[in-house]
Amino acid sequence: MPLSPSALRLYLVMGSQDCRGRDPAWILQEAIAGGVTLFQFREKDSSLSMTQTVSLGKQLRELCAKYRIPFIVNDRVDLAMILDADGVHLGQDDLPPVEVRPLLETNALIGISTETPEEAKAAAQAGADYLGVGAMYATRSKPDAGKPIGPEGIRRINCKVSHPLPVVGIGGIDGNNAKEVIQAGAAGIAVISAITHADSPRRAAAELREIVERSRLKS
Ligand SMILES: Cc1ncc(COP(=O)(O)OP(=O)(O)O)c(N)n1
Ligand SMILES: Cc1nc(C(=O)O)sc1CCOP(=O)(O)O
Ligand SMILES: [Mg+2]
Repeated sequence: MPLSPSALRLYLVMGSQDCRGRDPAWILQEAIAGGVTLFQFREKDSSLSMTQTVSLGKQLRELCAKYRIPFIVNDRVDLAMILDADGVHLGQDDLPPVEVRPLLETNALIGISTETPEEAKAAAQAGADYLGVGAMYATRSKPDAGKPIGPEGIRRINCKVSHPLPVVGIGGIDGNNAKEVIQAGAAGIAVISAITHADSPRRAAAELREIVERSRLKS
């Protein structure tokens, strides 16, 4: 599936560990109804067995197919293949994208986490489709996230790279700061807790999507 930058506008990242005991499939369904445009299955330090992970992944993958939103798997190329994912998201310490690309379908998406213009240039050379830039702000969802770089980190990358890839900001983004991230040049925002911890994931997603759409018009 070729990546349209509009698919990055509201990017939900989630695994069972983020759901505070609620059903991940229910959260995803509600979030899609609210306006999520892309989903990443990120099962990290969770208590699920591999069999349970595959079973949950299949459920979430089917929902994405039903509502026609891209389904990305974090870190795990094997899981991405099993789940027939639309792509993978790789960090700086994960498998190198040049090794991963030949394993996936021709049009598979590869997202790469970057913090600096140098990492962004390397990601572009490695054939990334989009960048995840963070941490924008302090986050409790990823204990090993680096020091926040703020929306300025996106501006630095977009200034110094001649043909910048579409960027999503990630890390501590919520309704209070999403606008700044879009106005810094991001194609979208990637969130965990702002949606998965909300009483109503549907309403939270709708509010974030509304902010993204309004901020794009003003940036
Ligand atoms: C969209 C997006 N951006 C960044 C990340 C972080 O990836 P990584 O640095 O590999 O950390 P983990 O998520 O694997 O803990 C991401 N997952 N998604
Ligand atoms: C998965 C992830 N990656 C980050 C990075 O900085 O690369 S921060 C992060 C966690 C985002 O969760 P929340 O929206 O709850 O802050
Ligand atoms: Mg990773």
